[in-house]
Amino acid sequence: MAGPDEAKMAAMVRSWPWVGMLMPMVLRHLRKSAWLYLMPMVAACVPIGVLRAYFERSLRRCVRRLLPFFDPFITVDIASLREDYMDKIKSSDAYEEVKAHLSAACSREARHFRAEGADEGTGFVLSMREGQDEVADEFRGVTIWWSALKEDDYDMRRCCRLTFHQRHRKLIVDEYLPHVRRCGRAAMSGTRRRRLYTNKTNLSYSASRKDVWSYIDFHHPTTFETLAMHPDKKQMIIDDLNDFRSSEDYYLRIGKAWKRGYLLYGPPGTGKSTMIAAMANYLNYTVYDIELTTLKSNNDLRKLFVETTGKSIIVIEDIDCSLNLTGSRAAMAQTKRADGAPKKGSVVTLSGLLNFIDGIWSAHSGEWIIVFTTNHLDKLDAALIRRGRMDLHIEMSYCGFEAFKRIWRILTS
Ligand SMILES: Nc1ncnc2c1ncn2[C@@H]1O[C@H](COP(=O)(O)OP(=O)(O)OP(=O)(O)O)[C@@H](O)[C@H]1O
Repeated sequence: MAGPDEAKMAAMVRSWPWVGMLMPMVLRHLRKSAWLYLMPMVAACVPIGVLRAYFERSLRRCVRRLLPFFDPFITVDIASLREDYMDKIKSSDAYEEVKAHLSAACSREARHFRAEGADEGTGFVLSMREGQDEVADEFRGVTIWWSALKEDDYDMRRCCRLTFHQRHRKLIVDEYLPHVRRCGRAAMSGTRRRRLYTNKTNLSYSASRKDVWSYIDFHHPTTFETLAMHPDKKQMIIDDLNDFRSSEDYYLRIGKAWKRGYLLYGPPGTGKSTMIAAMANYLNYTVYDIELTTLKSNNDLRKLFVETTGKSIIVIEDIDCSLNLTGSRAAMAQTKRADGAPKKGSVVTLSGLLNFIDGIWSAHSGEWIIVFTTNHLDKLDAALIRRGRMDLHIEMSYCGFEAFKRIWRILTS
């Protein structure tokens, strides 16, 4: 049964037949163009500020689209300071590398320099002075302009700004910038004086690099020339080091951290430490000597590790004497208390050390070597020294005939 409203409508249609004809058309029109009537009503309700922000945003978007027609150059700032993983402000490696590259590549063009005492050694590092004209660098026929800026007169923050045409964006980002870093790194390692670092004790939570490592200049006279060893074995080690040094692309391609492990084993006094010095001199690497027994936890080990730099040899000598690392994993388990926590005194654990060697932290600095030395190979856990972790096992034995000939030649030359 129809309701009273429908009955009224039917009566009206009967009285005015034209209403019945027009009504569906009016309703259809209203449904289609409802927005025409609703828009002014909505606009009247929206505050003026919101409307202004909307139009400003649209205008800005429009100007940004037009801007490349008038200014096709892109700038990239490489800042001198950055935040590290603990939100601490640290100097940026990239900035130092760029500075080193520019002081070598652009020094012909610049006329005004800033000279700073070199971080290592007694020399000076020349860099561009803030506010001076841009200097140009060439890469594959493309010109790139560099300038130095200071973010604030009272601030230590500086940056190197590079400017290039937008059509070279891909070349600059994918190839030029990595090239600059590589060249800068090479320039830095060519001039730096190497250091021998050793870890401090009592590392605090927010320890920085100088809080965790102390150092002296590294002046060990041993080279592969003076090292008495069978010539074939010596050559094999030198070849291995050369391969490692030139294999950045290989490690990148196979998705592995750029690092290599050496295990030196043999009786006391057979030249294990001497071999490390020869390696460091040959590669021109810094040496970090870690004394594991002074560390309180795996966290301390990680703090030390993240404060190391690339092109370095990290050494753990006499690893068989380091607490908690000797023997098999089963024996390790016995060093734990009933509740599973390590017993007092057993501080750095085997798994902590394994994480440090090839866990996710292992790729943090790039191009590093780890060396373990031991007098008792049989005491070490198999997991610690397996190939892939300790890539090369080198036996240092008592002087053979060939090595003796080498010593004789050195002494009599
Ligand atoms: N193969 C070698 N060639 C040249 N010198 C050597 C060699 N082996 C040992 N020496 C000399 O013997 C001394 C002891 O060597 P080194 O400290 O390197 O031995 P090590 O194996 O590390 O001993 P330890 O296991 O006790 O730490 C050094 O002064 C070093 O000059």
